[in-house]
Order: sequence, then C-alpha cells, then structure tokens
Amino acid sequence: MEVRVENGGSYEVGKSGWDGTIISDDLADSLEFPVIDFSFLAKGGEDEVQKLQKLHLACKDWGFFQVINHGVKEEILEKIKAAVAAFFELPFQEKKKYAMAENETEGYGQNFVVSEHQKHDWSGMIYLLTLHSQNRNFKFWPLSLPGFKEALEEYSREMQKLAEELQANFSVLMGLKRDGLKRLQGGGLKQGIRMNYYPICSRPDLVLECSPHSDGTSFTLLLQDDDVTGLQIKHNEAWVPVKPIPNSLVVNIGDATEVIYIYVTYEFDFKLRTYVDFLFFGVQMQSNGMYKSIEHRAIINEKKPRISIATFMFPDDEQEIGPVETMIDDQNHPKLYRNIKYVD
Ligand SMILES: O=C(O)CCC(=O)C(=O)O
Ligand SMILES: [Fe+2]
Repeated sequence: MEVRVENGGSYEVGKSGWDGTIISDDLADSLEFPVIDFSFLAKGGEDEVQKLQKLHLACKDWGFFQVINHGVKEEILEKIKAAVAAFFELPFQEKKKYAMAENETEGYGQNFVVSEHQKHDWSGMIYLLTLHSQNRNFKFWPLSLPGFKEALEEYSREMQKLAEELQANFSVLMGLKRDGLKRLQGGGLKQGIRMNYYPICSRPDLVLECSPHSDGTSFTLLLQDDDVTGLQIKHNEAWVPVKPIPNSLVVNIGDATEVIYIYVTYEFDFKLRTYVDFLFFGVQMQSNGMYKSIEHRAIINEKKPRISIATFMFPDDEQEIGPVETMIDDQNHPKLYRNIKYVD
C-alpha cells in the first residue's frame, strides 16, 4: 500500500508509513517520557549541576522532554494557537498569497494527502523567520489577519527567553558558565517558527502527515494542541507517542547539518559509490554526541484537527563553533565533529 504526499511542486511516494512498532498510550505512560519542571532550572547557578541531573538524562537517553512551569503565560499560548488556527481557516486563495517561492524556505506550503482509497483534505504549514528581527521577511506574514503579527511577535519573544534559559542550562551541563554556549557562539540564537496544521482524516492508518525526520536546529521548542496526540518519537527502535501535558512545551535536541561535499568514486570492486560529507552544528555537536537529536514524526487524527507550532533555534552564523572542550576526552569521548562556521 502506498501513500503519496504532494508538497508544493514535488511529491514523495512512500510505503504505508508504519515502519516500526508503535507503543500504545498506556505503555507510553509507563515509559516515563521525561518531564522537566522548569521552575527548578530557571536561574540555576553553575554550582547546581546536581539539580540538572534529570535534564542531563532526558537529553542523553531521550533527546526529548516536556517542560512544565516554564513561565510563559497560558494566554500567550492560547493567542498564538488561535492566530495560527485563524490563518489555516483562511480560504486557500488567501493563504496562497504567502506561498513559499521556489528555493525559499519561508512561507506557506501545503501537502495534499492521497491514499489509495480516497482523497483527503489539505494540510499545511507556514514557516517564518522571526529572530533576529532584521531577518523577518514580511511578504510571507499574513499581516491582514487581525492580531496575527502581534501574537507571533509576542510568542517569539517568550520562546527566545525560554530558549536562552535552556541554553544556559545546557552550558552548565557541559561544564561551562551559564553564558558559555552563548559566548562560544558569538551571540544570540536565531529563530524560525514553523506552524503546522493537520486536518481530520477518516483513515489515519493510511496517512502519515509529518514524515520521520530529525530537526536541523540547535534545539527546538514545540507547542502542540492539548487534547490531540500526534507527535511520536523514536525510542529504542519503537515509536513512542508524546501525550501532551496542557500548557507544556516539548523540547528536542537538534542536529543542524550542512552537506559540504558530495563525491562519487569507483571502488576497487568497480562499483560506483557516493559519499556525502556533513557538518554538524546543533546541541548534538556541541555536546560531542552526548545529547542526541532524535527522529520523530506526526500522525493525523481521526476526530480532531491538530495544530503544532515548532520554534527552531539556530546558532548565529559568522562564528566558528565546535564540540565544547569539556565534553571531549581523548580516551573515552574523542572529538567527533570538526569546528566550523554555521551558514544557513
Ligand atoms: O507536529 C508535530 O508534532 C511535529 C512537528 C515537527 O516535528 C516539525 O515541525 O519539525
Ligand atoms: Fe521536527
């Protein structure tokens, strides 16, 4: 059985999608997906590594965790969800005005999901660069939608504060001062926000909406609908559903990469082989592989549409970054990645 996903001009043809055991919701509960109480982390000092043990294990063993008590007001979360819902409710002709152009990463894109039995609804996403503010490209912003710009700007500011606090905690875990990773990166994190809309689907077993991927970021903060489970992460070779905790945010470690070199060669057995050389920039790289960027995907729900809002944090460019010295130990943890500049 095949599922075809059309995305703008191109499409992928995949297998039926389900390519691994899916853990049931009950079993997932017993696996204790990490929940981090942010009020314990906020403003933590360099001498408080012990307090961060839970965060360390979450990043090392799962690459994902949910953050509660993060301090972002519920009304700000509700406002952005409502603004995103209002955008996706606009007629297609209106949304199309913000369409992603060829070779651009920003703007509105839609997936037309087709199974072998029936046509399904449109699903879509809109991706906007939000910080640094000079990177904003307002031609992709639905400025005529009342309240959208204000809601997104406010949400973006709150995510930045939270991301900086998380980065400070990652610094301490890597044996640095709170501002260690920021200094090594030569400045603040850049930010882009991807808003996803997943329509109802009567045969969710046939459709996999957001295909398996890992995030090419430093790290990501995800806000999802409180009452629809859609996100699944790969853990011990199984897909584990992440049941939303109301008003929480999901954080995951990223692996921003860039292909630097592709070469094709004839091997001694006269077979043509292709090699790809990657550069890595995310927290996975800075932690010298201790913290992992994990594959995840989202599935469509039978009864309720779902919105998710992913805030992608990127290293600032222009500055050479590499694995943090304290994470390298020639004997047990030799340096896995080269130092490099991030250029997007
Ligand atoms: O919708 C989700 O839960 C996942 C979205 C996601 O992984 C992404 O936008 O990168
Ligand atoms: Fe993702």
